[in-house]
Amino acid sequence: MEILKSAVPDALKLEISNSTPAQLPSTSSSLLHFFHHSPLFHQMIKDLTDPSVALCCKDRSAALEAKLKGNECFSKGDYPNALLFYSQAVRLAPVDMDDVEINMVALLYVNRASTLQKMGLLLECLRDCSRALRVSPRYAKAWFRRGKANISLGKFVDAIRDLNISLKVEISSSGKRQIEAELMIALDKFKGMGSSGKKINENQSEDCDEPVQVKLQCVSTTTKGRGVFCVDDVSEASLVHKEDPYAAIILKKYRETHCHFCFNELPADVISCTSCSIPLYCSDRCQIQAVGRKFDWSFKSFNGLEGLADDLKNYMADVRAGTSTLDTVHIAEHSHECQGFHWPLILPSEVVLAGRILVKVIEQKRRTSADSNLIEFLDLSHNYLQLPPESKLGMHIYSIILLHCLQHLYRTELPISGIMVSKARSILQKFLVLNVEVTSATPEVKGPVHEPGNALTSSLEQVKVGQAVYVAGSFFNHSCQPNIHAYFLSRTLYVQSTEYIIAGTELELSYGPQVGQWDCKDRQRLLEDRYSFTCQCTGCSELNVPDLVINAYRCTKLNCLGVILDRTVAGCEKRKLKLLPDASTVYCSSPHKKVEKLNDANISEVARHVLESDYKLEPQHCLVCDSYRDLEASCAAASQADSCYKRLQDAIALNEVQSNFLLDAVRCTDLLRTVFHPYNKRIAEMEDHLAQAFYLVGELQAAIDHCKASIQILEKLYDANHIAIGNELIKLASLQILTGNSAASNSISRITAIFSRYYGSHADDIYPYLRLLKGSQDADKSHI
Ligand SMILES: C[S@@+](CC[C@H](N)C(=O)[O-])C[C@H]1O[C@@H](n2cnc3c(N)ncnc32)[C@H](O)[C@@H]1O
Repeated sequence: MEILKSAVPDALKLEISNSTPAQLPSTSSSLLHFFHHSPLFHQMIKDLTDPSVALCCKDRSAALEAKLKGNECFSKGDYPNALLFYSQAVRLAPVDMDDVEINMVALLYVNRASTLQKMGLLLECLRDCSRALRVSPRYAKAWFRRGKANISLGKFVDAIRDLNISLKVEISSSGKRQIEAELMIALDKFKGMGSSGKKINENQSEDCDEPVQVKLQCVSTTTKGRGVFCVDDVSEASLVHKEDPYAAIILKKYRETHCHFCFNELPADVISCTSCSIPLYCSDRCQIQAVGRKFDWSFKSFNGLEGLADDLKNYMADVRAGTSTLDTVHIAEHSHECQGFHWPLILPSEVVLAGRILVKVIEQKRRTSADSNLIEFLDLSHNYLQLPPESKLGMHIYSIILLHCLQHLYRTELPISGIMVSKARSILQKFLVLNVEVTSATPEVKGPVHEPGNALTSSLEQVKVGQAVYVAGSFFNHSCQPNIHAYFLSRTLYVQSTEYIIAGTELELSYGPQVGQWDCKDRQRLLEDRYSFTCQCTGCSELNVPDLVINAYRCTKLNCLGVILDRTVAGCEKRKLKLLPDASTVYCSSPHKKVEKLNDANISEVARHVLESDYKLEPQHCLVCDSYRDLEASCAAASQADSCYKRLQDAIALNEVQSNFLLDAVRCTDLLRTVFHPYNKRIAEMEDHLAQAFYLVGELQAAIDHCKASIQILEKLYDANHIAIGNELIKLASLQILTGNSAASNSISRITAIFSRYYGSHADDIYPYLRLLKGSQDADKSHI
């Protein structure tokens, strides 16, 4: 990419850097014309699309080598490594590869099934046997292994069927004897215990969500383009929207640990792409949705199975079909990327994602023969002018590469012209704005709630596993004071209301940090850098307490709660005041709200002048009593406290907190209190760290006190039911449980309410730690 970039003539680079949305087709045409005469460009496209130079194709000899290593480990009883090698071999073996007359993939699945059985992973073993049978339905060993797994699972009826089929297809007499012996065991157990008759679901559990009942509409706003509004009142904690992505992609970091389709963690019986050796999937269903069916699994005939009862034939068909049939017509997500250099390895994720969108548009058009207007629908040229010049050139180049790669598949359906390139570029740019980071559930927390490494010292944050584009979800605008919350289960987007929303109000979620988390200027900078827009939300255009106090200094007058701001923050807040006269045009739907906010008792507590004295807002002066503070001297004291704070953080990370450190840290916090406003975020952070440190040295009551002090400040920065408070309460509840403090139950009830406000009925699935907390509360109750 860098080589291609540097090959572009300077004049053309300049033209592209200065281009406006209207000039896009012409700048795209010029670059296209230049690349068409560049051998470097043609070589790059060849590398990306020519299967003969593929980096990622299946590899027979490597598969065989991995299989031998797997066998070696298995015979030594090293099952974890055997599992690793067999999985590697499955990944590398072409579907049509045979090994001594048996399909190699089927054989590897059976070998892995034996390993999984040895490891006690019976459902995984069962799934691998079924996979082997999909490839080789007459594979006696696969039926036999399946029968054994079903015996262990207590599914004797199925076990007897598996073993009967195995007996029918086995040709060697020693093999038949072994099957007969196992069949006897199954029959005996069946007679002795009967069958539960319950069918084991080898695949993932079905989705049984509450339906979304909130009516939404897309309306144009004066400041933020289109937005989503609710038609009726919405109560707090309602599911307002649910959507699967139009296209999604896993982040590079998680390629070996998470499913490339659903983003869930990979199980022990991981499967891979049937055409290339790169993507991994957690289930047959995900594999089919990503790759499609690459070979025919249907029964050709039952030749050689004469005499097999009809119910066994039906059973065979059921086992092979599994639950892998999809109920809806789907478009395979990754199938076009298996040629040449595997695209997701070479191209940036955003470009691959744009490719997936384009493929879906073309495929949908093919199926419905309707004109899809998704590209127009996604157009976001109004942000183009704000893009840095470098990004404009990069996007032009990637759009051209992408279209040429896709043209190998779609030929005339994808004509390449300046206009087409500019549309592809608009999709690429859209991602800068729409990229929704998909999160996967936090790892299961094991052990009692109070164990180190749980709530107090480890993060309960979810991890970002992928990026996705949601068509309807893309219309939600941003607010630093959001009224809805978006979360993900697997790759499905859920949007939940976090407060009561009056009919006709815009539903806004937060793309980045919120009021209370970061100050106004940092929030705005992040949104500008990452999403190229200047935030116009209420948090950035109206005075609010958190923005006034988050970085504020303390008034020098005893007992005065007024804030003292530095020049930068004061400048930011002044800009908000300048917006005031226009407020009624910006928020015309609720002008009364503005008046209410200005009379807010909390604001007058910290900044009375702003409200009462012609919006006076002087830096270095208390906004309530006008007392002066020398901020240079205050900053020096604060930076002294900072180094102490840093040492404490390091000691916590290494779990090497010493008492003298702690004493220093407490002194520093006291010093900070004399400099900063009592609601300043830094004091809350310091209190939180002190809580962790006291916990680590076993002084639990002190830990509780500091945790509470931190929560008290956070309650000034956020509303009392904000998720940030929920996270702190989890720490407090853990400490309270540990000390047998009965207040734990109150904390847990509050946590439950807060988390269900944000995550609805999915809270416990996303944060398994909550289940542990509630469990300990129930255990306490039963004790009483
Ligand atoms: C995901 S889109 C939301 C839908 C968009 N308004 C539209 O008409 O397509 C994000 C874009 O909406 C606009 N936007 C969203 N939130 C905004 C905010 N708080 N202030 C200003 N513009 C905003 C920006 O142009 C941003 O790039």
